[in-house]
Amino acid sequence: MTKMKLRKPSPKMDAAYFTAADKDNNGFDVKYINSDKGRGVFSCVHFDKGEFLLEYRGQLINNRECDQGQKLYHDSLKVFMFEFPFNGKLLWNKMVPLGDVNDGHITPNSKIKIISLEGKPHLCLFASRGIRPGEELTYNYGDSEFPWRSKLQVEQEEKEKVVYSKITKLKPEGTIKGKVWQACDPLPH
Ligand SMILES: C[S@@+](CC[C@H](N)C(=O)[O-])C[C@H]1O[C@@H](n2cnc3c(N)ncnc32)[C@H](O)[C@@H]1O
Repeated sequence: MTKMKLRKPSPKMDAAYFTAADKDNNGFDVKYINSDKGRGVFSCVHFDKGEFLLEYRGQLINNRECDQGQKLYHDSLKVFMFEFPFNGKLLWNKMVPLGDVNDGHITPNSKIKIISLEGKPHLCLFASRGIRPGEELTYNYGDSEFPWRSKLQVEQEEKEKVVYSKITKLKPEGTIKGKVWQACDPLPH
């Protein structure tokens, strides 16, 4: 008897299934990280590049409702409103579940795409590269100057300074394995 091979649904089909069913994909965990970052969403399984991860489900609101929300909500709730263009209009999604995905502007592992189903927009997150179990999901929030980004930049520059001073202290210019080594060369293994 010949065995029928079941084809894996495409990422778009997966997105359509979960959005229509109004439920979350399996394989995620929301965890507290630290007092700076708050919570984050972590993957418990492996995801391939391109796979559907989750939908930013929520309530679609217009500009006026968003303005009202900006006046009424506490700052900690405003960050859960996501602005996006759809059919020539600017809409906002007031996110409810899994709205905890943090910004990763340097090395994000996922990307938001707007999927239109029966004329309604759905904000869906897809893997932009392979994601390992235990990895935190991140996507690029956009070009704004978010306060945590400048802090991260300073930390990165500090780390680079330490590595450079370690290299220059460890190996002064000289000959290593017959090669004349300059302070700016990478260290031989
Ligand atoms: C939509 S919420 C994400 C979930 C949030 N971490 C929480 O615990 O509710 C966006 C907020 O998370 C924090 N955040 C997001 N990405 C961050 C990052 N890379 N570093 C530090 N804080 C971040 C900022 O406070 C931001 O306003």
